[in-house]
Amino acid sequence: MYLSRSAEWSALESHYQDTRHHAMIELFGADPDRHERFSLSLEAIHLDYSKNRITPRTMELLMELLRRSGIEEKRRRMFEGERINFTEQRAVLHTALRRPPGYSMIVDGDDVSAEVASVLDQMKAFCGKVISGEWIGYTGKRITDVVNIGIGGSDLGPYMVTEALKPFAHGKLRAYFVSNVDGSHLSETLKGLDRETTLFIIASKTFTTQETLANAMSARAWFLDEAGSVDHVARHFVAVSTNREKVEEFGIDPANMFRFWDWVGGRYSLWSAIGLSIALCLGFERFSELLAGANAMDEHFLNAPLEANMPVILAMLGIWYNNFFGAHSQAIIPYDQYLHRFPAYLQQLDMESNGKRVDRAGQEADYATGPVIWGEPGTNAQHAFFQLLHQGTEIIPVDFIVSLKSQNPMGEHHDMLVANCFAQSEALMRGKSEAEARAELEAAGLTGGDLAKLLPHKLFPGNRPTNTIVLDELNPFNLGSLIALYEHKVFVQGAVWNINSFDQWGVELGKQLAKAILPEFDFDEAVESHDASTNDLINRYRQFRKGSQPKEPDQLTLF
Ligand SMILES: O=P(O)(O)OC[C@H]1O[C@](O)(CO)[C@@H](O)[C@@H]1O
Repeated sequence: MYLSRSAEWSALESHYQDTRHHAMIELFGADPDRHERFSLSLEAIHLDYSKNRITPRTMELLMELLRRSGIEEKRRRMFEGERINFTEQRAVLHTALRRPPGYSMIVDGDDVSAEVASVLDQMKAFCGKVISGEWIGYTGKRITDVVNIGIGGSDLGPYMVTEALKPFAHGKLRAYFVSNVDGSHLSETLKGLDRETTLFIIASKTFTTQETLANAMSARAWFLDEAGSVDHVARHFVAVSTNREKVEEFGIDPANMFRFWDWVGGRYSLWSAIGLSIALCLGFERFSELLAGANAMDEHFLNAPLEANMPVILAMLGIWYNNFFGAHSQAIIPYDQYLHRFPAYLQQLDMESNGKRVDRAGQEADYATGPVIWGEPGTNAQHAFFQLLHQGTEIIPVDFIVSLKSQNPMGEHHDMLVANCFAQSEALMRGKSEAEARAELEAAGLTGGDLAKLLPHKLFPGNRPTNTIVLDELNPFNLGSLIALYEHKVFVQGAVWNINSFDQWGVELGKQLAKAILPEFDFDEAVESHDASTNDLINRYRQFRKGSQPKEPDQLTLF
């Protein structure tokens, strides 16, 4: 039966009506076990979800909705390599990449574990050579700088992780990430680099992505500008891809190609050779710890009862707010500067996966699916948009992420950071009542009309839900677990919404139209084939280009 007409859905709707005015702070008062009941620890990760608008009955009803989706069977099908991405006829097996050696992994009847192991060996050997200085550039100098050229999943994951784990880097290589087709991104990156000591990783699952190939061509042109001979390219350009033919076509020696497989989705690919930049900057051992941390979360997700399963809990709380409170956005606020790219990474993971409007049967969903994911590190976020979280008209659930251990102890900084994190979830829950606000204003000497005018502006409704995820330390193992936690959360939500979380057809239309528009900039006559708005935008740019310098050769005509 259709999800939103199911008995489980209706039960949650009634429960929402019955409980929507419950104040969390009163629920804490009424239930001394609330915090313990609604928190969960797994190794070095602690999830406190007690500051949510839930009762034990809410969780029971959410679990009933979850069971209705056949979650256990869907999970089994994913882990066992069935082609659950049915619109692309692909298995979804990123979890296989982080299995410890010795497991067999069957895809389409073949055990792929040997292939996975052999790419890991190739990565390990390559990292060893580059880090030790055995791998040298065309003039005999060791590599000092690594530029990953990729976009989407071929950028966001490796970039986020190398930033997050900077304290664990061995320091012999500097990493850069170029993704945007805006030439400013590449130009600014190349400004500080030396061709003799720079290694480019061209990371693209398909090796057909316009932005990545344009950046790769320009980087190659920049390199050859001084290096001269194409024979030198092999020492400075390697590729990570599933598409050997295109890699060869581009001019990269297949011996310098690290492969992965179509059963690894782009946004789930940091565990594959797409993580080469991570392994280079941290060393292969640290990369292995990242994989081990993710595997620990996989094991938990597979084996823990649903009621005590971290990804499941995060997922079902998200559904509670998205589908019953009408809260269609979710903020992610890491109180950890090293996690500054984590919200951006989660945007692709979550929104490209679950931003779908039809269910598996192709029927239009009459319920909300993926929420808008956004966020910035605390405390910066507090001074930017927390006003809206506290006093805006919308309820926006927040995930706070904080580490107990600072990587840079410095006076009271970490205490202040952590105090702010804890204060925010408390403030969002408690709010400030009229009596409290009035007492404060009176204490400040306000009375009568002045006080009455200011009073409404000083109220905080409170009762705004948050999760707090506490890590002992942001290290490779724990980061691996944290990322996998969110991957499985997204999976569970997709399972309940009955959508395919593993395709991304929604990004194709814009790509198609951009390809059509690109040659039109060269038309002599005004373009009239689009709507009036698009025609005008194209013609403005055409006119501008006519009056400005000619375009660089070989760039815009490539695709
Ligand atoms: O690795 P590729 O094939 O260059 O793709 C990059 C990104 O483009 C997308 O296909 C979306 O356009 C993402 O799913 C993917 O991560």
